[in-house]
Amino acid sequence: MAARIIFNPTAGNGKARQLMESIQGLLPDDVEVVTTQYPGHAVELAREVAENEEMTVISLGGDGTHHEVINGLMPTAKATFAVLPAGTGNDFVRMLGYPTNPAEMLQIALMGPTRRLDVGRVNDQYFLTVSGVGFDAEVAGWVNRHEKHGNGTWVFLRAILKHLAQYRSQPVTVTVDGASREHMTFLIAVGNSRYYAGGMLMCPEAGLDNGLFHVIWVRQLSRLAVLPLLARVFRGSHVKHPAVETFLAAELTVTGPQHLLVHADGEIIGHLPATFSIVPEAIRVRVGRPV
Ligand SMILES: Nc1ncnc2c1ncn2[C@@H]1O[C@H](COP(=O)(O)OP(=O)(O)OP(=O)(O)O)[C@@H](O)[C@H]1O
Repeated sequence: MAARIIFNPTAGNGKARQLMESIQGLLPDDVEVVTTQYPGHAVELAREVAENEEMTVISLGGDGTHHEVINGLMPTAKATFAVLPAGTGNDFVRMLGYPTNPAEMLQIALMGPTRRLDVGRVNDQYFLTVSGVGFDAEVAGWVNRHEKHGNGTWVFLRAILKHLAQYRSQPVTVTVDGASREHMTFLIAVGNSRYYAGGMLMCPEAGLDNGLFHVIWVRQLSRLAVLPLLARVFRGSHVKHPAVETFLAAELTVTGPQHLLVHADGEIIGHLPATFSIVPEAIRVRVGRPV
């Protein structure tokens, strides 16, 4: 068996099923398709083949499916990872230069050139895009509990507007290289890659092969200041706002009120405290062009 496609039929409001239909007739004999039956199943399906160096494990779904697959492949990840993006957000693939045509996408996923890329770790979970604490984690929690309709950006914008009225900044401490600082905090985003929430350029200096996170620490904001700042996230110019501190780090710890949710790749993985560490060049990934 050369490749295993892990297919989440529920991803992307029908997009995953559509993509599966359009590639079904193009699959070589040595490609196996396994379908997820429940949340978390993709972790098990990836773990079964994680040690096989000859195998390409292809995640067909959205970033939540890719998150599960990567958690099944890590920590040893001898198999090669690839994606067939079919979610509402598709943020990880934005940095991999994949084509949009299904047949060309499949070609890359099966045979594209490989690059060794970093993976993020937060507590006992791995992530590909962004992990974090604060307003965005509350929004992600809500989005995951509700059905996603429409395109990714609109889904997240609706959730953001809903949470804006009730959200309060919290006292959060960040420790990097043994030095701790506390600030009233709107959110902290720890980026292994640049995009999340359906195309928001949250961590514009994140690189998938630089051994570092790009950390965005947004301090307390007035409600009126939040929407203009969020609008700037699409261009990446939020990093110049006076309430935003940014830095690069390979490791950091975040502590604060224990009820604060922690998300990774938009999936809620627990509460504070959270320890983040980069795993450099953790996994071989098939890419459409150099990352
Ligand atoms: N058979 C299944 N039934 C119900 N849920 C499933 C099943 N298989 C996987 N899941 C869950 O579906 C969730 C959503 O998947 P995914 O995030 O890939 O799609 P999406 O939400 O449409 O896309 P994106 O994350 O890019 O916005 C995952 O959290 C996963 O646990």
